[in-house]
Amino acid sequence: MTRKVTSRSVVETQSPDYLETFARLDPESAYFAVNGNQIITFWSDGAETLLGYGAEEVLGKHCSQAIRCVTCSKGCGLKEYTNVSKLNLSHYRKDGSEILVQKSASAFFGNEQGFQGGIEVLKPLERPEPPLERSRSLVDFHGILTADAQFLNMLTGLRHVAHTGVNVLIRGESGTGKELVAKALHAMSPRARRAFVPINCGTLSREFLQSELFGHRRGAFTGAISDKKGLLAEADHGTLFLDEVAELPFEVQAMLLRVVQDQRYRSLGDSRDRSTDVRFISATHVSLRQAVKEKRFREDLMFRLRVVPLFLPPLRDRKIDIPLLWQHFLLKSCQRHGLPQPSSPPDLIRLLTTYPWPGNVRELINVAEMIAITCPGKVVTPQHLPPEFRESPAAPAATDQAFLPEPSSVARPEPCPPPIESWMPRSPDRPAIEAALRACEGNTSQAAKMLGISRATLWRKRKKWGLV
Ligand SMILES: Nc1ncnc2c1ncn2[C@@H]1O[C@H](COP(=O)(O)OP(=O)(O)OP(=O)(O)O)[C@@H](O)[C@H]1O
Repeated sequence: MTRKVTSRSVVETQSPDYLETFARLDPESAYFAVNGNQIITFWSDGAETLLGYGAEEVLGKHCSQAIRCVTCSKGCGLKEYTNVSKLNLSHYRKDGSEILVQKSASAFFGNEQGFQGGIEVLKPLERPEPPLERSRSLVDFHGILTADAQFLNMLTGLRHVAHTGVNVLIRGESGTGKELVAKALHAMSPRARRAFVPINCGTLSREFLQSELFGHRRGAFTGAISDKKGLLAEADHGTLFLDEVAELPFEVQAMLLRVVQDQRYRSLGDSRDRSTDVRFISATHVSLRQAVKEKRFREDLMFRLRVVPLFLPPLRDRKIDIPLLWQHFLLKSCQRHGLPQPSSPPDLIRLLTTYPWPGNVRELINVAEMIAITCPGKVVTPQHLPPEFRESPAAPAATDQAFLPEPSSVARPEPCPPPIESWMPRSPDRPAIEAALRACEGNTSQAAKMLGISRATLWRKRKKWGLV
């Protein structure tokens, strides 16, 4: 039998972009391609969803070994027939279940060479079980939880900064995790075995701050009844965390500049200098540059302290994290108090994500704790939240039925799927993928989960960018 010769077999190419485009236009169906040796060369996201096999499991494998269809067992339908059009058949999924699909396929043949490959499309005639790994999940980076690829990229980049030992200035609103990041830097640094010593520069008077930082000798001032070691001595070979550094009184800034420059200082009432080897990590919620402009902060000290400046984004700019952190901390609070977890319907989650969270993660933790205690086992409604949630510009009126739970769901709490799809960036870029892979130590499933894309898509992007 003479077969039609195709000008170019699409299955020869490693990554047929237009096939990917077709597949994207029809995401519910499985699209895959094989070459003349029946090796799978393309595997769509829809194929992963429908059949349950990840791209990394099937690409490069013989189709009869990688996937199981009913027609395969009777000989390769694709190889025997040029075209298969809308054939209803049962296909096995990875978990052994069967799914009814409508198969369309086209094979390519060369005059001399015979079978050159083919493309197959399987349209589901019934709904497959939803894949478990479509939603993102939190990654724990030294206690900092996030699913935001950009934030995680910044965090993973800190490993290098931690090792260099340079001074770091962290800027971010209150509750964004500045102290957590400072602790992570310390934990990843060669100083990890020595002390991490925090001090809040905004809450102490000048005299007290001087005595706390530098220590004093007995009799240095009224009330100095004994020698006191300062925090600079405590943090020797470790890290001193200067929280709210912009609040440092001017006199103390001058004393601190000497330590930062020369690693030397003098305790109050002492007649000799001491040396110390301290790494400074500072945090501020205001601009230190602005404080310099306003002559409230020494410029020379600012430059010494902000060798590496970091900015922590507010929670409202990491919307992907809000539902995940909410569920995480709600569960934690319930476990701590031995209470049944309340359910958070999608409308509530939507309200939480439109709220600006001025207190950031700290505020979220507190609200979750309050809800855990006041609504055990219930369906949470906006009325359960503190009043500011209903006052936020994006919040619906209290009478908006859309934000009230279904009457049936009040009686029977149901698990709340986080409705996060709409905030997912459609296509993570190479740095985001590299960061996710680094954070998940190369585990494709976890990285895909974090990026909110399927393993098939991640696998294709890895191959495209040589990240395999
Ligand atoms: N990404 C995060 N994952 C988990 N917990 C977080 C995260 N960010 C902040 N937290 C928690 O929120 C609380 C506040 O964090 P932290 O004290 O580090 O913030 P901060 O920016 O230093 O705040 P402030 O400026 O008010 O001192 C802590 O309980 C911390 O554990």
